[in-house]
Amino acid sequence: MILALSCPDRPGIVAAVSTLLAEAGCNIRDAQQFDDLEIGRFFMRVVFDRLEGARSAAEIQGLVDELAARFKMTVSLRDAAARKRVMLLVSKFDHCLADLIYRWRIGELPMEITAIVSNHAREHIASTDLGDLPFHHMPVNRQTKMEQEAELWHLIQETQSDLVVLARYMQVLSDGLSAKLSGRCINIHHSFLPGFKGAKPYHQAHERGVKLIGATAHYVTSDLDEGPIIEQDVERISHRDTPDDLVRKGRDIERRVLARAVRYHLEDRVLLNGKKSVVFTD
Ligand SMILES: Nc1nc2c(c(=O)[nH]1)N[C@@H](CN(C=O)c1ccc(C(=O)N[C@@H](CCC(=O)O)C(=O)O)cc1)CN2
Repeated sequence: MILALSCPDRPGIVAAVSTLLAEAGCNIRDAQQFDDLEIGRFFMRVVFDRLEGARSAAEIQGLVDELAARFKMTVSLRDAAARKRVMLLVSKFDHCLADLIYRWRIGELPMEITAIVSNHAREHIASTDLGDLPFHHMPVNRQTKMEQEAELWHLIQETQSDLVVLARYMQVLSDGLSAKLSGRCINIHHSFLPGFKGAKPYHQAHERGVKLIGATAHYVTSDLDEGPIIEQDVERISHRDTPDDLVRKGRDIERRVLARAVRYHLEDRVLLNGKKSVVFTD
């Protein structure tokens, strides 16, 4: 099981958590913690096994709920083998989509894919083998944005999707939908944020003459490209690189950054910390 928590900092939190688990007949396999001294908030992730004769998962949930009330915790407790349900959204460029599906097929990403949704027709992602994954074409323009988002939200609810991944989905989600998906919608932005926000970061990077390009995976908020960052990476480039070279080199960075961010979220390694995140990496 995986326990992830945050709460106002005070002495005795780790002792209380480890005592609860020991007395419930559990063995801690991994524990990571962080104390944000700036805001006085404590963050922790614990992976543990229920040993022979241990209290049941439901009983442990009850004990954790009591602890959460005592320490004013934000807490999640989950069976590590349970797979989160994930919807993947894409527009014209399918390199991140194809990469996530490949990593899912080989068992690297422990998830159930609920649907693939695009605002463009299936032909645009013809190079990606969707197998029997359901595909939904939801075209959108300024006039139809609210109806399209209503259809999208209905599908998210109908499929009981826990996470929505914007795998180069190039439509800005409304404030309303962003709020409904708070903390469970991850976007891959094709720049090293906070640099070069918006729809064309590689052209901005080329224009500026930077020597590094990057990609950023972040949770989506109503403020475009401003959500809590989960993962970033960069690559060196030079004056010889054309915008097309940057797009080509950028694809590899986007793929690995998004895959890491999605895996961290699936494994409850990401805890929100205001406009930032705490990521207990492996
Ligand atoms: N509420 C949010 N929605 C989305 C975010 C976000 O941070 N918050 N990120 C984008 C992805 N993105 C950059 O990473 C991005 C996508 C699209 C645009 C944009 O200006 N789109 C135009 C239409 C472009 C087109 O049709 O090709 C628009 O929506 O008017 C900027 C940034 C995903 N959604």
